[in-house]
Amino acid sequence: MTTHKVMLLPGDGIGPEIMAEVRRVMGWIEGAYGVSFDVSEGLIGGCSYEKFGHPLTDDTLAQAKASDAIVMGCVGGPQWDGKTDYDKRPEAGLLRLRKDLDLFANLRPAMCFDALADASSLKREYVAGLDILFVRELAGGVYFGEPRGIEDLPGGGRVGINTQRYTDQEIIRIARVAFEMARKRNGLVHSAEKANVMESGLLWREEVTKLHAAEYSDVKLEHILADNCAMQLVKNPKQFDVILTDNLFGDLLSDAAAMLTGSLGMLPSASLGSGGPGLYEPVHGSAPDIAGQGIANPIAAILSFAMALRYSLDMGDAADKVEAAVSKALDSARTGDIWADGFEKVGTTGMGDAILKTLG
Ligand SMILES: NC(=O)C1=CN([C@@H]2O[C@H](COP(=O)(O)OP(=O)(O)OC[C@H]3O[C@@H](n4cnc5c(N)ncnc54)[C@H](O)[C@@H]3O)[C@@H](O)[C@H]2O)C=CC1
Ligand SMILES: CC(C)CC(=O)C(=O)O
Ligand SMILES: [Mg+2]
Repeated sequence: MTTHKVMLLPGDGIGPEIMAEVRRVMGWIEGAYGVSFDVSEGLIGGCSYEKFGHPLTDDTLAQAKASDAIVMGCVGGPQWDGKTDYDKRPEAGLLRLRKDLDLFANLRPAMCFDALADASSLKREYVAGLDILFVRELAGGVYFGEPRGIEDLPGGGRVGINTQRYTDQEIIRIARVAFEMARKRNGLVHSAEKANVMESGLLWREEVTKLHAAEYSDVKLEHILADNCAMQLVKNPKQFDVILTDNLFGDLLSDAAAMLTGSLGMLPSASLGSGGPGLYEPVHGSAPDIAGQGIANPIAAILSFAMALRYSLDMGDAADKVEAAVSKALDSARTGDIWADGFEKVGTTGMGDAILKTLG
Protein backbone atom coordinates (compact mmCIF):
# COMPACT_ATOMS: atom_id res chain seq x y z
CA MET A 1 0.00 0.00 0.00
CA THR A 2 1.31 3.48 -0.87
CA THR A 3 1.95 5.63 2.17
CA HIS A 4 2.08 9.42 1.94
CA LYS A 5 3.68 11.42 4.73
CA VAL A 6 1.46 14.43 5.36
CA MET A 7 2.16 17.10 7.93
CA LEU A 8 -0.83 19.01 9.26
CA LEU A 9 -0.36 22.47 10.76
CA PRO A 10 -3.81 23.66 11.91
CA GLY A 11 -2.51 26.95 13.35
CA ASP A 12 -4.70 29.54 15.06
CA GLY A 13 -8.29 30.80 15.08
CA ILE A 14 -10.53 28.75 12.81
CA GLY A 15 -7.51 26.64 11.74
CA PRO A 16 -8.21 23.63 13.99
CA GLU A 17 -11.94 23.69 13.09
CA ILE A 18 -11.43 23.59 9.32
CA MET A 19 -8.54 21.12 9.52
CA ALA A 20 -10.76 18.65 11.39
CA GLU A 21 -12.85 18.48 8.20
CA VAL A 22 -9.72 17.99 6.08
CA ARG A 23 -8.84 15.00 8.25
CA ARG A 24 -12.26 13.46 7.63
CA VAL A 25 -11.78 13.85 3.86
CA MET A 26 -8.33 12.27 4.19
CA GLY A 27 -9.94 9.31 5.96
CA TRP A 28 -12.37 8.91 3.09
CA ILE A 29 -9.55 9.00 0.51
CA GLU A 30 -7.66 6.30 2.40
CA GLY A 31 -10.68 4.00 2.26
CA ALA A 32 -11.62 4.78 -1.33
CA TYR A 33 -8.17 4.73 -2.92
CA GLY A 34 -6.35 2.14 -0.79
CA VAL A 35 -3.61 4.54 0.27
CA SER A 36 -2.41 5.39 3.74
CA PHE A 37 -1.63 8.85 5.11
CA ASP A 38 1.12 8.88 7.69
CA VAL A 39 -0.05 12.04 9.43
CA SER A 40 1.98 14.15 11.83
CA GLU A 41 0.59 17.29 13.41
CA GLY A 42 2.56 20.34 14.51
CA LEU A 43 2.15 23.87 15.78
CA ILE A 44 2.59 27.04 13.77
CA GLY A 45 1.75 30.67 14.48
CA GLY A 46 0.46 32.04 17.77
CA CYS A 47 -0.14 28.60 19.29
CA SER A 48 3.51 27.70 18.68
CA TYR A 49 4.67 31.03 20.10
CA GLU A 50 2.66 30.41 23.29
CA LYS A 51 4.17 26.95 23.77
CA PHE A 52 7.73 27.39 22.51
CA GLY A 53 8.30 31.15 22.36
CA HIS A 54 8.63 30.99 18.56
CA PRO A 55 5.97 30.81 15.80
CA LEU A 56 7.79 27.96 14.02
CA THR A 57 10.37 25.79 15.75
CA ASP A 58 13.36 24.14 14.05
CA ASP A 59 11.87 20.80 14.96
CA THR A 60 8.54 21.48 13.26
CA LEU A 61 10.34 22.87 10.23
CA ALA A 62 12.48 19.73 9.97
CA GLN A 63 9.38 17.51 10.21
CA ALA A 64 7.68 19.60 7.54
CA LYS A 65 10.68 19.24 5.23
CA ALA A 66 10.64 15.47 5.68
CA SER A 67 7.01 15.11 4.60
CA ASP A 68 5.50 14.66 1.13
CA ALA A 69 3.01 17.48 1.61
CA ILE A 70 2.20 20.06 4.27
CA VAL A 71 -1.40 21.13 4.81
CA MET A 72 -1.86 24.26 6.88
CA GLY A 73 -4.86 26.04 8.38
CA CYS A 74 -4.12 29.68 9.15
CA VAL A 75 -2.22 31.80 11.65
CA GLY A 76 -2.64 35.00 13.62
CA GLY A 77 -5.09 36.71 15.90
CA PRO A 78 -5.71 39.91 17.83
CA GLN A 79 -3.94 38.62 20.95
CA TRP A 80 -0.64 38.86 19.06
CA ASP A 81 -1.36 42.05 17.14
CA GLY A 82 0.55 44.26 19.57
CA LYS A 83 3.79 42.35 18.97
CA THR A 84 6.28 44.69 17.43
CA ASP A 85 8.99 42.03 17.20
CA TYR A 86 8.04 40.78 13.74
CA ASP A 87 10.18 37.63 14.04
CA LYS A 88 7.94 36.41 16.83
CA ARG A 89 4.58 37.21 15.26
CA PRO A 90 2.38 34.28 14.15
CA GLU A 91 2.67 35.34 10.50
CA ALA A 92 6.49 35.11 10.73
CA GLY A 93 6.13 31.34 11.27
CA LEU A 94 4.34 31.03 7.95
CA LEU A 95 6.82 33.29 6.17
CA ARG A 96 9.71 31.21 7.52
CA LEU A 97 8.08 28.01 6.32
CA ARG A 98 7.61 29.45 2.82
CA LYS A 99 11.14 30.87 2.68
CA ASP A 100 12.98 27.88 4.14
CA LEU A 101 11.31 25.49 1.73
CA ASP A 102 11.86 27.99 -1.09
CA LEU A 103 8.18 27.80 -2.00
CA PHE A 104 8.34 30.49 -4.63
CA ALA A 105 5.25 29.60 -6.66
CA ASN A 106 1.91 30.27 -5.02
CA LEU A 107 -0.98 29.03 -7.16
CA ARG A 108 -4.30 30.57 -6.17
CA PRO A 109 -7.19 29.44 -8.34
CA ALA A 110 -10.25 31.67 -8.13
CA MET A 111 -13.11 29.65 -9.58
CA CYS A 112 -16.76 30.37 -9.27
CA PHE A 113 -18.70 27.16 -8.69
CA ASP A 114 -21.99 27.23 -10.65
CA ALA A 115 -23.98 26.89 -7.43
CA LEU A 116 -22.36 30.06 -6.08
CA ALA A 117 -22.81 32.39 -9.05
CA ASP A 118 -25.44 34.26 -7.03
CA ALA A 119 -23.34 34.36 -3.84
CA SER A 120 -20.81 36.81 -5.28
CA SER A 121 -21.06 40.51 -4.62
CA LEU A 122 -21.04 40.92 -8.42
CA LYS A 123 -23.97 40.04 -10.65
CA ARG A 124 -24.19 36.44 -11.89
CA GLU A 125 -23.28 37.27 -15.50
CA TYR A 126 -19.92 38.69 -14.42
CA VAL A 127 -18.83 35.65 -12.42
CA ALA A 128 -20.61 32.53 -13.73
CA GLY A 129 -17.93 30.27 -15.18
CA LEU A 130 -15.10 32.38 -13.75
CA ASP A 131 -11.77 30.53 -13.69
CA ILE A 132 -8.69 32.62 -12.91
CA LEU A 133 -5.34 31.29 -11.76
CA PHE A 134 -3.14 33.65 -9.78
CA VAL A 135 0.54 32.77 -9.98
CA ARG A 136 2.01 34.76 -7.12
CA GLU A 137 5.72 34.98 -6.32
CA LEU A 138 5.97 33.86 -2.70
CA ALA A 139 9.57 33.69 -1.52
CA GLY A 140 10.76 37.20 -2.32
CA GLY A 141 9.63 40.79 -2.59
CA VAL A 142 8.68 43.22 0.12
CA TYR A 143 7.71 40.59 2.73
CA PHE A 144 11.36 39.52 2.88
CA GLY A 145 13.45 42.41 1.50
CA GLU A 146 16.21 44.04 3.56
CA PRO A 147 16.59 46.57 5.05
CA ARG A 148 13.46 46.49 7.13
CA GLY A 149 12.47 47.80 10.53
CA ILE A 150 11.34 50.83 12.48
CA GLU A 151 14.08 53.31 13.30
CA ASP A 152 14.35 56.55 15.20
CA LEU A 153 15.14 59.54 13.03
CA PRO A 154 18.08 61.72 14.08
CA GLY A 155 15.94 64.83 14.36
CA GLY A 156 13.14 63.07 16.23
CA GLY A 157 10.24 61.00 14.91
CA ARG A 158 10.49 57.48 13.45
CA VAL A 159 10.63 55.78 10.07
CA GLY A 160 9.17 52.40 9.05
CA ILE A 161 11.15 50.63 6.33
CA ASN A 162 10.38 47.68 4.05
CA THR A 163 12.20 46.91 0.84
CA GLN A 164 10.78 45.61 -2.41
CA ARG A 165 13.55 43.62 -4.07
CA TYR A 166 13.49 41.16 -6.96
CA THR A 167 16.38 39.61 -8.86
CA ASP A 168 16.05 38.70 -12.54
CA GLN A 169 16.30 35.01 -11.65
CA GLU A 170 13.45 35.25 -9.12
CA ILE A 171 11.27 36.90 -11.78
CA ILE A 172 12.17 34.42 -14.49
CA ARG A 173 11.42 31.32 -12.41
CA ILE A 174 7.94 32.50 -11.39
CA ALA A 175 7.15 33.78 -14.89
CA ARG A 176 8.05 30.37 -16.26
CA VAL A 177 5.47 28.78 -13.95
CA ALA A 178 2.81 31.21 -15.18
CA PHE A 179 3.56 30.55 -18.86
CA GLU A 180 3.60 26.78 -18.32
CA MET A 181 0.24 26.96 -16.50
CA ALA A 182 -1.25 29.14 -19.24
CA ARG A 183 -0.22 26.58 -21.86
CA LYS A 184 -2.34 23.99 -20.06
CA ARG A 185 -5.24 26.45 -19.72
CA ASN A 186 -6.42 29.18 -22.11
CA GLY A 187 -3.03 30.48 -23.20
CA LEU A 188 -3.23 33.99 -21.73
CA VAL A 189 -1.00 35.60 -19.08
CA HIS A 190 -1.55 39.04 -17.56
CA SER A 191 1.61 40.15 -15.78
CA ALA A 192 0.71 42.70 -13.09
CA GLU A 193 3.27 45.10 -11.57
CA LYS A 194 3.83 48.81 -11.25
CA ALA A 195 6.55 49.41 -13.82
CA ASN A 196 5.38 53.02 -14.01
CA VAL A 197 6.65 53.86 -10.52
CA MET A 198 8.88 51.01 -9.27
CA GLU A 199 12.24 49.83 -10.61
CA SER A 200 11.45 46.32 -9.39
CA GLY A 201 8.30 46.52 -11.52
CA LEU A 202 10.28 47.68 -14.54
CA LEU A 203 12.76 44.81 -14.18
CA TRP A 204 9.78 42.46 -13.76
CA ARG A 205 8.27 43.70 -17.04
CA GLU A 206 11.57 43.47 -18.93
CA GLU A 207 12.37 39.94 -17.74
CA VAL A 208 8.84 38.65 -18.39
CA THR A 209 8.95 40.17 -21.89
CA LYS A 210 12.33 38.56 -22.64
CA LEU A 211 11.31 35.12 -21.39
CA HIS A 212 8.07 35.32 -23.34
CA ALA A 213 9.84 36.19 -26.59
CA ALA A 214 12.51 33.53 -26.11
CA GLU A 215 10.39 30.56 -25.02
CA TYR A 216 6.67 31.22 -24.78
CA SER A 217 5.57 33.22 -27.80
CA ASP A 218 2.68 30.75 -28.28
CA VAL A 219 1.17 32.18 -25.06
CA LYS A 220 -0.50 35.60 -25.23
CA LEU A 221 1.13 38.04 -22.81
CA GLU A 222 -0.46 41.27 -21.57
CA HIS A 223 1.27 43.63 -19.16
CA ILE A 224 -1.08 45.38 -16.77
CA LEU A 225 -0.46 47.86 -13.96
CA ALA A 226 -1.48 46.25 -10.68
CA ASP A 227 -3.92 49.01 -9.72
CA ASN A 228 -5.70 48.71 -13.06
CA CYS A 229 -5.68 44.93 -12.58
CA ALA A 230 -7.60 45.39 -9.30
CA MET A 231 -10.15 47.54 -11.11
CA GLN A 232 -10.46 45.14 -14.07
CA LEU A 233 -11.02 42.21 -11.69
CA VAL A 234 -14.18 43.88 -10.51
CA LYS A 235 -15.18 45.35 -13.89
CA ASN A 236 -14.74 42.33 -16.13
CA PRO A 237 -13.13 39.40 -14.28
CA LYS A 238 -13.71 36.85 -17.02
CA GLN A 239 -11.14 38.57 -19.29
CA PHE A 240 -8.40 36.91 -17.18
CA ASP A 241 -6.87 33.45 -17.44
CA VAL A 242 -3.52 33.47 -15.58
CA ILE A 243 -2.46 36.51 -13.53
CA LEU A 244 1.27 36.56 -12.81
CA THR A 245 2.30 38.88 -10.03
CA ASP A 246 4.62 39.52 -7.10
CA ASN A 247 4.23 38.61 -3.44
CA LEU A 248 2.45 41.76 -2.23
CA PHE A 249 0.21 42.43 -5.23
CA GLY A 250 -0.67 38.72 -5.39
CA ASP A 251 -1.73 38.78 -1.77
CA LEU A 252 -4.05 41.75 -2.36
CA LEU A 253 -5.43 40.81 -5.77
CA SER A 254 -6.27 37.22 -4.77
CA ASP A 255 -8.20 38.37 -1.68
CA ALA A 256 -10.18 40.74 -3.91
CA ALA A 257 -10.87 37.89 -6.35
CA ALA A 258 -12.19 35.79 -3.47
CA MET A 259 -15.38 37.79 -3.42
CA LEU A 260 -15.93 36.98 -7.09
CA THR A 261 -16.22 33.34 -6.06
CA GLY A 262 -18.64 34.00 -3.21
CA SER A 263 -16.40 34.04 -0.13
CA LEU A 264 -12.84 34.12 1.08
CA GLY A 265 -13.75 30.78 2.66
CA MET A 266 -13.75 29.22 -0.83
CA LEU A 267 -10.21 29.97 -2.04
CA PRO A 268 -7.48 27.31 -1.78
CA SER A 269 -3.80 27.62 -2.59
CA ALA A 270 -0.74 25.55 -3.37
CA SER A 271 2.77 26.79 -2.71
CA LEU A 272 5.39 24.92 -4.69
CA GLY A 273 9.17 25.00 -4.81
CA SER A 274 11.63 23.06 -6.86
CA GLY A 275 11.39 19.52 -5.62
CA GLY A 276 10.58 19.49 -1.89
CA PRO A 277 7.14 19.13 -0.32
CA GLY A 278 4.43 21.59 -1.31
CA LEU A 279 2.51 23.66 1.20
CA TYR A 280 -1.26 23.74 0.87
CA GLU A 281 -3.28 26.37 2.69
CA PRO A 282 -6.47 28.37 2.31
CA VAL A 283 -6.06 31.96 1.14
CA HIS A 284 -7.96 33.27 4.16
CA GLY A 285 -6.62 34.10 7.60
CA SER A 286 -7.60 32.88 11.07
CA ALA A 287 -10.98 34.73 11.03
CA PRO A 288 -10.91 35.71 14.72
CA ASP A 289 -14.40 37.19 14.41
CA ILE A 290 -15.92 33.71 13.96
CA ALA A 291 -13.28 31.44 15.57
CA GLY A 292 -14.52 28.87 18.07
CA GLN A 293 -18.13 29.09 16.90
CA GLY A 294 -18.11 26.10 14.55
CA ILE A 295 -19.40 28.19 11.64
CA ALA A 296 -16.29 28.67 9.47
CA ASN A 297 -16.39 27.45 5.90
CA PRO A 298 -13.99 24.47 5.58
CA ILE A 299 -14.11 24.40 1.76
CA ALA A 300 -10.95 26.46 1.11
CA ALA A 301 -9.02 24.06 3.36
CA ILE A 302 -10.56 20.97 1.77
CA LEU A 303 -9.84 22.29 -1.73
CA SER A 304 -6.26 23.03 -0.62
CA PHE A 305 -5.95 19.39 0.35
CA ALA A 306 -7.30 18.49 -3.10
CA MET A 307 -4.45 20.56 -4.56
CA ALA A 308 -2.03 18.54 -2.38
CA LEU A 309 -3.46 15.36 -3.89
CA ARG A 310 -2.89 16.77 -7.38
CA TYR A 311 0.48 18.50 -7.07
CA SER A 312 2.36 16.54 -4.37
CA LEU A 313 0.78 13.11 -4.01
CA ASP A 314 0.19 12.15 -7.65
CA MET A 315 -3.52 11.53 -6.99
CA GLY A 316 -5.14 13.76 -9.61
CA ASP A 317 -8.23 11.51 -9.85
CA ALA A 318 -8.85 11.82 -6.13
CA ALA A 319 -8.43 15.61 -6.39
CA ASP A 320 -11.05 15.74 -9.17
CA LYS A 321 -13.37 13.64 -7.02
CA VAL A 322 -13.04 15.95 -4.00
CA GLU A 323 -13.59 19.05 -6.13
CA ALA A 324 -16.68 17.52 -7.73
CA ALA A 325 -18.03 16.57 -4.29
CA VAL A 326 -17.57 20.15 -3.06
CA SER A 327 -19.39 21.46 -6.11
CA LYS A 328 -22.32 19.07 -5.58
CA ALA A 329 -22.52 19.63 -1.83
CA LEU A 330 -23.05 23.34 -2.52
CA ASP A 331 -26.37 22.49 -4.19
CA SER A 332 -27.82 21.79 -0.75
CA ALA A 333 -25.65 22.85 2.19
CA ARG A 334 -24.11 26.27 2.80
CA THR A 335 -22.11 27.80 5.63
CA GLY A 336 -23.16 31.30 6.69
CA ASP A 337 -20.65 33.12 4.46
CA ILE A 338 -22.25 31.68 1.29
CA TRP A 339 -25.75 31.00 2.55
CA ALA A 340 -28.83 32.07 0.57
CA ASP A 341 -32.58 31.49 0.86
CA GLY A 342 -33.59 27.95 -0.04
CA PHE A 343 -30.39 26.31 1.21
CA GLU A 344 -29.76 24.48 4.44
CA LYS A 345 -27.56 26.62 6.69
CA VAL A 346 -24.85 24.43 8.20
CA GLY A 347 -21.78 24.89 10.35
CA THR A 348 -18.22 23.69 9.70
CA THR A 349 -18.97 20.05 10.52
CA GLY A 350 -22.26 20.15 8.62
CA MET A 351 -20.42 21.32 5.50
CA GLY A 352 -17.92 18.48 6.00
CA ASP A 353 -20.88 16.06 6.38
CA ALA A 354 -22.41 17.29 3.11
CA ILE A 355 -19.12 16.81 1.22
CA LEU A 356 -18.54 13.34 2.69
CA LYS A 357 -22.11 12.34 1.89
CA THR A 358 -21.55 13.37 -1.73
CA LEU A 359 -18.26 11.49 -1.83
CA GLY A 360 -20.30 8.40 -0.87
N1 LIG B 1 -2.39 32.53 5.59
C1 LIG B 1 -2.69 32.98 6.79
O1 LIG B 1 -2.56 32.28 7.78
C2 LIG B 1 -3.21 34.36 6.91
C3 LIG B 1 -3.32 34.90 8.15
N2 LIG B 1 -3.90 36.12 8.32
C4 LIG B 1 -4.04 36.58 9.70
O2 LIG B 1 -5.39 36.28 10.11
C5 LIG B 1 -5.81 37.24 11.08
C6 LIG B 1 -7.16 37.82 10.70
O3 LIG B 1 -7.01 38.58 9.51
P1 LIG B 1 -8.22 39.21 8.70
O4 LIG B 1 -7.71 40.41 8.05
O5 LIG B 1 -9.40 39.31 9.58
O6 LIG B 1 -8.52 38.19 7.50
P2 LIG B 1 -9.30 36.82 7.51
O7 LIG B 1 -9.04 36.19 6.19
O8 LIG B 1 -8.97 36.00 8.70
O9 LIG B 1 -10.85 37.24 7.61
C7 LIG B 1 -11.43 38.20 6.75
C8 LIG B 1 -12.98 38.00 6.77
O10 LIG B 1 -13.28 36.78 6.06
C9 LIG B 1 -13.99 35.90 6.90
N3 LIG B 1 -13.51 34.53 6.66
C10 LIG B 1 -12.22 34.16 6.49
N4 LIG B 1 -12.15 32.83 6.34
C11 LIG B 1 -13.40 32.36 6.43
C12 LIG B 1 -13.96 31.05 6.37
N5 LIG B 1 -13.20 29.96 6.17
N6 LIG B 1 -15.30 30.92 6.53
C13 LIG B 1 -16.07 32.01 6.71
N7 LIG B 1 -15.61 33.27 6.77
C14 LIG B 1 -14.27 33.44 6.64
C15 LIG B 1 -13.69 36.33 8.33
O11 LIG B 1 -14.71 35.94 9.22
C16 LIG B 1 -13.54 37.84 8.18
O12 LIG B 1 -14.80 38.45 8.24
C17 LIG B 1 -4.68 38.28 11.15
O13 LIG B 1 -3.92 37.99 12.29
C18 LIG B 1 -3.89 38.05 9.89
O14 LIG B 1 -2.54 38.40 10.00
C19 LIG B 1 -4.42 36.81 7.26
C20 LIG B 1 -4.33 36.29 6.00
C21 LIG B 1 -3.67 35.06 5.71
C1 LIG C 1 2.02 35.85 5.78
C2 LIG C 1 0.56 35.94 5.44
C3 LIG C 1 -0.26 36.29 6.66
C4 LIG C 1 0.34 36.92 4.32
C5 LIG C 1 -0.95 36.70 3.61
O1 LIG C 1 -1.95 37.34 3.87
C6 LIG C 1 -1.03 35.70 2.57
O2 LIG C 1 -0.03 35.11 2.18
O3 LIG C 1 -2.15 35.49 2.06
MG1 LIG D 1 -3.43 37.22 2.30
